[in-house]
Amino acid sequence: MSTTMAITMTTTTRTLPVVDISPYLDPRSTSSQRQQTASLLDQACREFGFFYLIGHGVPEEVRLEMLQLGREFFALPAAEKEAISISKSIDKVRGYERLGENVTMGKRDVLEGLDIYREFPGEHNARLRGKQLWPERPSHLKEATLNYVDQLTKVGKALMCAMADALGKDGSEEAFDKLTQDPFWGLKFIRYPPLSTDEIADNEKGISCGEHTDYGGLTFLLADEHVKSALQVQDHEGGWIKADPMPEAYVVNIGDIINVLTNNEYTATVHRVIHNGNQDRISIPFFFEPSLSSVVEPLKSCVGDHGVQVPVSKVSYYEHMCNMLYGGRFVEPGAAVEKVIVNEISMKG
Ligand SMILES: O=C(O)CCC(=O)C(=O)O
Ligand SMILES: [Fe+2]
Repeated sequence: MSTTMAITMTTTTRTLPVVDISPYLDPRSTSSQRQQTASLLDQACREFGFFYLIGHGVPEEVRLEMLQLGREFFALPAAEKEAISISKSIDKVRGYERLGENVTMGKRDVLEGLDIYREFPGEHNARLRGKQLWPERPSHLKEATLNYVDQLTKVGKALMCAMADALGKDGSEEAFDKLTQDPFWGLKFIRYPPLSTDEIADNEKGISCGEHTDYGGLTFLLADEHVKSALQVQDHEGGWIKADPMPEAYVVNIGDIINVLTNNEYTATVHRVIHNGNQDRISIPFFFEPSLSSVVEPLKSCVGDHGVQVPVSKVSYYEHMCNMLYGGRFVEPGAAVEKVIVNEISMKG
Protein backbone atom coordinates (compact mmCIF):
# COMPACT_ATOMS: atom_id res chain seq x y z
CA MET A 1 0.00 0.00 0.00
CA SER A 2 1.41 3.44 -0.92
CA THR A 3 1.77 6.18 1.71
CA THR A 4 -1.07 8.18 0.20
CA MET A 5 -3.35 5.17 0.35
CA ALA A 6 -2.36 4.58 3.97
CA ILE A 7 -3.29 8.16 4.84
CA THR A 8 -6.63 8.14 3.10
CA MET A 9 -7.61 4.87 4.82
CA THR A 10 -7.08 6.29 8.33
CA THR A 11 -10.20 6.61 10.42
CA THR A 12 -10.32 8.91 13.42
CA THR A 13 -11.96 8.27 16.77
CA ARG A 14 -14.12 11.39 16.55
CA THR A 15 -17.87 10.82 16.53
CA LEU A 16 -20.65 12.80 14.92
CA PRO A 17 -22.74 15.18 17.04
CA VAL A 18 -26.34 14.42 18.03
CA VAL A 19 -29.20 16.82 17.23
CA ASP A 20 -32.69 16.52 18.74
CA ILE A 21 -35.28 17.82 16.26
CA SER A 22 -38.33 17.28 18.53
CA PRO A 23 -38.72 20.98 19.48
CA TYR A 24 -39.35 21.71 15.80
CA LEU A 25 -41.99 18.98 15.53
CA ASP A 26 -43.81 19.62 18.81
CA PRO A 27 -46.02 22.74 18.76
CA ARG A 28 -45.81 22.92 22.58
CA SER A 29 -42.05 23.45 22.60
CA THR A 30 -40.61 26.73 23.86
CA SER A 31 -38.50 29.09 21.82
CA SER A 32 -35.52 28.38 24.05
CA GLN A 33 -35.82 24.66 23.29
CA ARG A 34 -35.88 25.45 19.58
CA GLN A 35 -32.93 27.76 19.99
CA GLN A 36 -30.93 25.05 21.68
CA THR A 37 -31.60 22.68 18.76
CA ALA A 38 -30.74 25.39 16.23
CA SER A 39 -27.47 26.17 17.95
CA LEU A 40 -26.33 22.52 18.05
CA LEU A 41 -27.43 22.12 14.46
CA ASP A 42 -25.41 25.16 13.40
CA GLN A 43 -22.26 23.70 14.94
CA ALA A 44 -22.92 20.26 13.41
CA CYS A 45 -23.48 21.69 9.92
CA ARG A 46 -20.36 23.87 10.04
CA GLU A 47 -18.03 21.32 11.58
CA PHE A 48 -19.22 18.06 9.96
CA GLY A 49 -22.16 18.50 7.56
CA PHE A 50 -23.25 15.18 9.12
CA PHE A 51 -24.99 14.39 12.41
CA TYR A 52 -27.23 11.91 14.23
CA LEU A 53 -30.84 13.03 14.33
CA ILE A 54 -33.04 11.98 17.26
CA GLY A 55 -36.53 13.07 18.31
CA HIS A 56 -37.81 12.57 14.73
CA GLY A 57 -40.90 10.61 15.83
CA VAL A 58 -40.66 7.83 13.22
CA PRO A 59 -41.51 4.66 15.20
CA GLU A 60 -38.77 2.06 15.49
CA GLU A 61 -41.10 -0.67 14.16
CA VAL A 62 -41.63 1.35 10.98
CA ARG A 63 -37.87 1.67 10.48
CA LEU A 64 -37.29 -2.01 11.16
CA GLU A 65 -40.05 -2.95 8.75
CA MET A 66 -38.38 -0.91 5.99
CA LEU A 67 -35.08 -2.73 6.55
CA GLN A 68 -36.90 -6.06 6.52
CA LEU A 69 -38.67 -5.19 3.26
CA GLY A 70 -35.29 -4.39 1.74
CA ARG A 71 -33.90 -7.73 2.87
CA GLU A 72 -36.91 -9.57 1.42
CA PHE A 73 -36.72 -7.74 -1.90
CA PHE A 74 -33.03 -8.48 -2.41
CA ALA A 75 -33.58 -12.15 -1.52
CA LEU A 76 -35.91 -12.58 -4.52
CA PRO A 77 -34.75 -14.54 -7.59
CA ALA A 78 -32.59 -12.44 -9.95
CA ALA A 79 -35.14 -12.66 -12.78
CA GLU A 80 -37.88 -11.21 -10.59
CA LYS A 81 -35.70 -8.26 -9.60
CA GLU A 82 -34.55 -7.73 -13.16
CA ALA A 83 -38.18 -7.51 -14.29
CA ILE A 84 -38.11 -3.97 -12.89
CA SER A 85 -34.59 -3.09 -14.05
CA ILE A 86 -33.77 0.63 -14.27
CA SER A 87 -33.05 0.18 -17.97
CA LYS A 88 -36.76 -0.65 -18.43
CA SER A 89 -38.02 2.52 -16.75
CA ILE A 90 -39.19 5.36 -18.98
CA ASP A 91 -36.84 7.94 -17.51
CA LYS A 92 -34.01 5.39 -16.94
CA VAL A 93 -33.42 6.11 -13.26
CA ARG A 94 -36.14 4.18 -11.42
CA GLY A 95 -36.13 0.53 -10.43
CA TYR A 96 -33.61 -2.22 -9.79
CA GLU A 97 -29.88 -1.98 -10.39
CA ARG A 98 -27.82 -5.15 -10.33
CA LEU A 99 -24.73 -5.64 -8.20
CA GLY A 100 -21.94 -3.53 -9.69
CA GLU A 101 -24.19 -1.59 -12.08
CA ASN A 102 -24.02 1.66 -10.11
CA VAL A 103 -20.87 3.65 -10.82
CA THR A 104 -19.27 6.32 -8.61
CA MET A 105 -16.04 8.16 -9.50
CA GLY A 106 -15.49 5.91 -12.50
CA LYS A 107 -15.65 2.66 -10.52
CA ARG A 108 -18.39 0.09 -10.02
CA ASP A 109 -19.87 0.17 -6.52
CA VAL A 110 -20.26 -3.17 -4.74
CA LEU A 111 -23.99 -2.82 -4.10
CA GLU A 112 -27.37 -3.66 -5.58
CA GLY A 113 -30.21 -1.20 -5.26
CA LEU A 114 -33.84 -0.30 -5.78
CA ASP A 115 -34.22 3.37 -6.71
CA ILE A 116 -37.50 5.15 -6.08
CA TYR A 117 -38.39 8.79 -6.80
CA ARG A 118 -41.43 10.98 -6.42
CA GLU A 119 -43.76 10.58 -9.39
CA PHE A 120 -45.41 13.33 -11.40
CA PRO A 121 -48.75 12.21 -12.82
CA GLY A 122 -49.19 12.81 -16.51
CA GLU A 123 -45.61 13.79 -17.32
CA HIS A 124 -43.89 10.60 -18.27
CA ASN A 125 -41.24 11.34 -20.85
CA ALA A 126 -39.00 13.95 -19.37
CA ARG A 127 -35.91 13.01 -17.38
CA LEU A 128 -36.69 12.29 -13.72
CA ARG A 129 -40.42 12.50 -14.41
CA GLY A 130 -41.10 8.93 -15.44
CA LYS A 131 -43.29 6.31 -13.87
CA GLN A 132 -41.92 4.37 -10.90
CA LEU A 133 -41.25 0.65 -11.36
CA TRP A 134 -42.38 -1.15 -8.19
CA PRO A 135 -41.69 -4.81 -7.39
CA GLU A 136 -44.65 -7.17 -7.08
CA ARG A 137 -43.06 -8.66 -3.98
CA PRO A 138 -42.87 -7.90 -1.09
CA SER A 139 -46.49 -6.96 -1.79
CA HIS A 140 -46.63 -4.10 0.71
CA LEU A 141 -43.27 -2.54 -0.15
CA LYS A 142 -44.90 0.24 -2.16
CA GLU A 143 -47.45 1.20 0.48
CA ALA A 144 -44.93 0.99 3.33
CA THR A 145 -42.42 3.08 1.39
CA LEU A 146 -44.92 5.81 0.54
CA ASN A 147 -46.07 5.97 4.19
CA TYR A 148 -42.48 6.13 5.34
CA VAL A 149 -41.76 8.93 2.86
CA ASP A 150 -44.76 10.91 4.21
CA GLN A 151 -43.41 10.63 7.73
CA LEU A 152 -39.88 11.64 6.80
CA THR A 153 -41.11 14.50 4.62
CA LYS A 154 -42.55 16.13 7.75
CA VAL A 155 -39.22 15.67 9.51
CA GLY A 156 -37.39 17.06 6.47
CA LYS A 157 -39.51 20.22 6.52
CA ALA A 158 -38.94 20.66 10.26
CA LEU A 159 -35.21 20.20 9.85
CA MET A 160 -35.05 22.74 7.01
CA CYS A 161 -36.90 25.19 9.25
CA ALA A 162 -34.43 24.53 12.08
CA MET A 163 -31.57 24.99 9.63
CA ALA A 164 -32.86 28.40 8.58
CA ASP A 165 -32.95 29.44 12.26
CA ALA A 166 -29.52 27.90 12.79
CA LEU A 167 -28.01 29.89 9.94
CA GLY A 168 -29.90 32.95 11.16
CA LYS A 169 -28.84 35.21 8.31
CA ASP A 170 -30.74 37.77 6.28
CA GLY A 171 -32.96 35.91 3.84
CA SER A 172 -32.29 32.43 5.23
CA GLU A 173 -35.86 31.81 6.40
CA GLU A 174 -37.38 32.71 3.01
CA ALA A 175 -34.75 30.74 1.10
CA PHE A 176 -35.14 27.51 3.11
CA ASP A 177 -38.91 27.91 3.08
CA LYS A 178 -38.87 28.17 -0.71
CA LEU A 179 -36.76 25.01 -0.99
CA THR A 180 -39.43 22.96 0.81
CA GLN A 181 -42.55 24.30 -0.96
CA ASP A 182 -42.95 21.41 -3.38
CA PRO A 183 -40.18 19.00 -2.41
CA PHE A 184 -38.93 16.31 -4.73
CA TRP A 185 -37.68 13.13 -3.02
CA GLY A 186 -35.80 9.93 -3.64
CA LEU A 187 -35.40 6.74 -1.65
CA LYS A 188 -33.02 3.90 -2.29
CA PHE A 189 -32.98 0.39 -0.85
CA ILE A 190 -29.38 -0.85 -0.91
CA ARG A 191 -27.77 -4.23 -0.25
CA TYR A 192 -24.02 -4.29 0.25
CA PRO A 193 -22.49 -7.76 0.29
CA PRO A 194 -19.20 -7.92 2.22
CA LEU A 195 -16.31 -6.80 0.00
CA SER A 196 -14.91 -10.32 0.07
CA THR A 197 -17.94 -11.45 -1.96
CA ASP A 198 -17.31 -13.75 -4.89
CA GLU A 199 -20.34 -12.21 -6.61
CA ILE A 200 -18.09 -9.62 -8.25
CA ALA A 201 -14.63 -9.71 -9.86
CA ASP A 202 -11.59 -8.91 -7.69
CA ASN A 203 -10.66 -5.87 -9.77
CA GLU A 204 -14.04 -4.33 -9.02
CA LYS A 205 -13.71 -4.62 -5.25
CA GLY A 206 -12.02 -2.34 -2.71
CA ILE A 207 -14.80 0.10 -1.97
CA SER A 208 -18.53 -0.54 -1.55
CA CYS A 209 -19.67 2.94 -2.54
CA GLY A 210 -17.17 5.49 -3.82
CA GLU A 211 -16.45 8.95 -2.40
CA HIS A 212 -19.24 11.38 -3.18
CA THR A 213 -21.46 14.11 -1.86
CA ASP A 214 -25.25 13.88 -2.10
CA TYR A 215 -26.76 16.13 -4.72
CA GLY A 216 -29.76 17.82 -3.16
CA GLY A 217 -31.14 18.86 0.21
CA LEU A 218 -30.92 16.52 3.19
CA THR A 219 -30.26 12.77 3.35
CA PHE A 220 -31.76 10.65 6.15
CA LEU A 221 -29.91 7.37 6.37
CA LEU A 222 -31.37 4.27 7.98
CA ALA A 223 -28.99 1.30 8.13
CA ASP A 224 -28.73 -2.16 9.66
CA GLU A 225 -27.81 -1.57 13.26
CA HIS A 226 -25.68 -4.68 13.67
CA VAL A 227 -23.24 -3.68 10.92
CA LYS A 228 -20.46 -1.36 12.07
CA SER A 229 -17.61 0.48 10.37
CA ALA A 230 -19.17 0.75 6.92
CA LEU A 231 -20.11 4.39 6.32
CA GLN A 232 -17.24 6.88 6.63
CA VAL A 233 -17.43 10.65 6.61
CA GLN A 234 -14.54 12.93 5.67
CA ASP A 235 -13.52 15.60 8.18
CA HIS A 236 -11.94 18.99 7.44
CA GLU A 237 -8.44 17.51 7.76
CA GLY A 238 -9.10 14.73 5.25
CA GLY A 239 -9.42 11.99 7.91
CA TRP A 240 -12.39 9.62 8.00
CA ILE A 241 -14.96 9.47 10.80
CA LYS A 242 -17.01 6.30 11.26
CA ALA A 243 -20.72 6.97 11.07
CA ASP A 244 -21.95 3.76 12.67
CA PRO A 245 -25.69 3.40 13.19
CA MET A 246 -27.02 4.67 16.51
CA PRO A 247 -30.23 3.16 17.94
CA GLU A 248 -33.35 5.15 16.97
CA ALA A 249 -31.33 7.83 15.18
CA TYR A 250 -30.93 8.80 11.55
CA VAL A 251 -27.55 9.72 10.16
CA VAL A 252 -28.34 12.96 8.37
CA ASN A 253 -26.18 14.82 5.90
CA ILE A 254 -26.30 17.94 3.81
CA GLY A 255 -26.47 17.84 0.03
CA ASP A 256 -24.97 20.07 -2.66
CA ILE A 257 -27.90 22.46 -2.94
CA ILE A 258 -27.70 23.55 0.70
CA ASN A 259 -23.97 23.78 0.25
CA VAL A 260 -24.53 26.27 -2.58
CA LEU A 261 -27.28 28.18 -0.76
CA THR A 262 -25.06 28.74 2.28
CA ASN A 263 -21.93 29.30 0.19
CA ASN A 264 -20.23 26.35 1.86
CA GLU A 265 -20.91 27.52 5.42
CA TYR A 266 -22.96 24.32 5.71
CA THR A 267 -20.94 21.66 3.95
CA ALA A 268 -22.01 18.85 1.65
CA THR A 269 -19.52 16.45 3.18
CA VAL A 270 -17.76 13.72 1.22
CA HIS A 271 -18.59 10.18 2.36
CA ARG A 272 -18.04 6.59 1.22
CA VAL A 273 -18.90 3.03 2.24
CA ILE A 274 -16.35 0.27 2.86
CA HIS A 275 -18.17 -2.82 4.07
CA ASN A 276 -15.74 -5.51 5.14
CA GLY A 277 -18.08 -7.33 7.55
CA ASN A 278 -19.12 -10.93 7.09
CA GLN A 279 -22.80 -10.45 6.35
CA ASP A 280 -24.90 -8.28 4.05
CA ARG A 281 -25.62 -4.71 5.03
CA ILE A 282 -28.96 -3.12 4.16
CA SER A 283 -29.22 0.64 4.10
CA ILE A 284 -32.01 2.98 3.05
CA PRO A 285 -31.14 6.61 2.34
CA PHE A 286 -34.11 8.95 1.99
CA PHE A 287 -33.27 12.08 0.00
CA PHE A 288 -35.41 15.07 0.98
CA GLU A 289 -34.95 17.29 -2.02
CA PRO A 290 -35.70 20.80 -3.24
CA SER A 291 -38.43 21.30 -5.78
CA LEU A 292 -37.38 20.21 -9.29
CA SER A 293 -37.75 23.81 -10.43
CA SER A 294 -35.39 25.23 -7.78
CA VAL A 295 -32.62 27.48 -8.98
CA VAL A 296 -30.29 28.29 -6.12
CA GLU A 297 -27.55 30.84 -5.62
CA PRO A 298 -25.55 31.62 -2.49
CA LEU A 299 -27.38 33.85 -0.01
CA LYS A 300 -25.87 37.34 -0.19
CA SER A 301 -25.52 37.25 3.58
CA CYS A 302 -23.26 34.18 3.23
CA VAL A 303 -20.96 35.67 0.63
CA GLY A 304 -17.87 36.94 2.35
CA ASP A 305 -14.49 36.03 3.50
CA HIS A 306 -14.89 32.69 5.25
CA GLY A 307 -12.55 30.35 3.44
CA VAL A 308 -13.57 27.97 0.66
CA GLN A 309 -16.49 29.26 -1.35
CA VAL A 310 -18.63 27.25 -3.76
CA PRO A 311 -17.31 26.97 -7.33
CA VAL A 312 -20.66 27.89 -8.95
CA SER A 313 -22.63 31.10 -8.76
CA LYS A 314 -26.03 29.59 -9.53
CA VAL A 315 -27.35 26.06 -9.88
CA SER A 316 -30.54 24.52 -11.20
CA TYR A 317 -31.34 21.51 -9.01
CA TYR A 318 -32.95 19.67 -11.92
CA GLU A 319 -29.94 20.18 -14.20
CA HIS A 320 -27.56 19.18 -11.43
CA MET A 321 -29.51 15.95 -10.83
CA CYS A 322 -29.61 15.20 -14.55
CA ASN A 323 -25.85 15.78 -14.85
CA MET A 324 -25.21 13.40 -11.98
CA LEU A 325 -27.70 10.68 -13.00
CA TYR A 326 -27.60 10.56 -16.78
CA GLY A 327 -23.92 10.81 -17.67
CA GLY A 328 -22.85 7.19 -17.05
CA ARG A 329 -24.21 6.42 -13.58
CA PHE A 330 -25.47 2.95 -14.54
CA VAL A 331 -23.26 0.61 -16.56
CA GLU A 332 -24.41 -2.89 -17.53
CA PRO A 333 -22.29 -5.79 -16.27
CA GLY A 334 -19.48 -6.64 -18.67
CA ALA A 335 -19.47 -3.22 -20.37
CA ALA A 336 -16.47 -0.92 -19.89
CA VAL A 337 -16.85 1.91 -17.40
CA GLU A 338 -15.82 4.77 -19.63
CA LYS A 339 -16.78 7.94 -17.85
CA VAL A 340 -16.02 9.58 -14.55
CA ILE A 341 -18.93 11.81 -13.63
CA VAL A 342 -17.58 14.88 -11.88
CA ASN A 343 -19.86 16.83 -9.59
CA GLU A 344 -19.43 20.50 -10.52
CA ILE A 345 -20.24 21.56 -6.96
CA SER A 346 -18.20 19.18 -4.83
CA MET A 347 -15.80 17.99 -7.54
CA LYS A 348 -16.48 14.42 -6.38
CA GLY A 349 -18.66 11.61 -7.77
O1 LIG B 1 -25.27 3.19 2.58
C1 LIG B 1 -24.74 4.15 3.12
O2 LIG B 1 -24.31 4.10 4.26
C2 LIG B 1 -24.60 5.46 2.38
C3 LIG B 1 -25.24 5.50 1.03
C4 LIG B 1 -25.00 6.79 0.34
O3 LIG B 1 -24.12 7.54 0.69
C5 LIG B 1 -25.87 7.20 -0.78
O4 LIG B 1 -26.63 6.38 -1.29
O5 LIG B 1 -25.80 8.39 -1.17
FE1 LIG C 1 -24.45 9.49 -0.14
